[in-house]
Amino acid sequence: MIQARGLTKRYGEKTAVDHADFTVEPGHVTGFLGPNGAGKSTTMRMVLGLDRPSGGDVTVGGRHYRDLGAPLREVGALLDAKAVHPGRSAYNHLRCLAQSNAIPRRRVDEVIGLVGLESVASKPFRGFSLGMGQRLGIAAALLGDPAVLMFDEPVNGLDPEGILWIRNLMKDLAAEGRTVFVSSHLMSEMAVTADHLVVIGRGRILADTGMREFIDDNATSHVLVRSPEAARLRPLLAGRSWRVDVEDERTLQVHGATATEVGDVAADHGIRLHELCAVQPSLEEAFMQLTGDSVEYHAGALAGLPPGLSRAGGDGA
Ligand SMILES: Nc1ncnc2c1ncn2[C@@H]1O[C@H](COP(=O)(O)OP(=O)(O)OP(=O)(O)O)[C@@H](O)[C@H]1O
Repeated sequence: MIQARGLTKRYGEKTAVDHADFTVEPGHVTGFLGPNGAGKSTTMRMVLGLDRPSGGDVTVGGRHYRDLGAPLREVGALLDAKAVHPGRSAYNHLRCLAQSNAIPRRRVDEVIGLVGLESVASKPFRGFSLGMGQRLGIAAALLGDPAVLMFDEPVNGLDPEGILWIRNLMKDLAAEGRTVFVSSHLMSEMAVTADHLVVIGRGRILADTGMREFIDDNATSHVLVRSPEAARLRPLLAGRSWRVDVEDERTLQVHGATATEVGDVAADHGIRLHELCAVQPSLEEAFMQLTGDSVEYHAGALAGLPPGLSRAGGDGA
């Protein structure tokens, strides 16, 4: 278990992490989400004793990282997969780590096999692709067979097969009763990997909750309706005080109504429908909704939105 209480980190004027309280429980994959610069890496670094908190406290299994005798046996982490000496082989890198934590040599072979690096284990790190580097970082995290694992952007640069492998690995580790804490910007990936979420924005914890609850609390479902007569249907729906967003000239999103209600309005007016379905909100929508005000670095313009599609709510009353 990872427990943060009042955890704070200031860099001069900048408060990177601001009185963060959260608990990462064993047996779950807990996603750590937040916009760029929100404080995720700083928080993870404080868990690992790489940054000293300016205030508050964070413990792993009830103890501070600095008090762990053989840290790799208690907590394994992938923070920066590139932090390996370029001339060192994967095997030697892992062997050094194992030696300094009293981990038997056979475990090095085991983890190399586990991450699928057997064929390149004796090659120098400088020739490793991004994906191979990520796998080596994961091997290092698993080396001490720890009860707590932290991964900062583990699927960065991985191909689809690698992403699927990491997803299953994290779920398996959690199913074994381990604590798995993982940060990622890939919402679709998090949605199918994590079952609990800690969300941070501008250093503050915005949510510490189950995946389903998070989506239900922060986004609403809508009805998608496709019709060649969308222009005629639109004012009829908006007149019912439902919010209607225009996706394109044939497609409307109706908020606040059920698919049955929308279908009935269309039928009452003899309007042909080509599609009618209830759309469940995604993790991405819920995340954007919650963190919209916490985004520090915005793009200059919202390019590429279809004409008429408005997040603010189209024609609704
Ligand atoms: N060593 C440092 N000195 C000064 N400011 C720092 C330092 N490390 C981080 N920061 C600042 O603290 C804030 C949080 O950074 P952090 O890297 O923890 O965010 P993050 O959520 O991991 O971001 P990203 O998703 O972009 O990786 C940022 O504003 C960053 O510029």
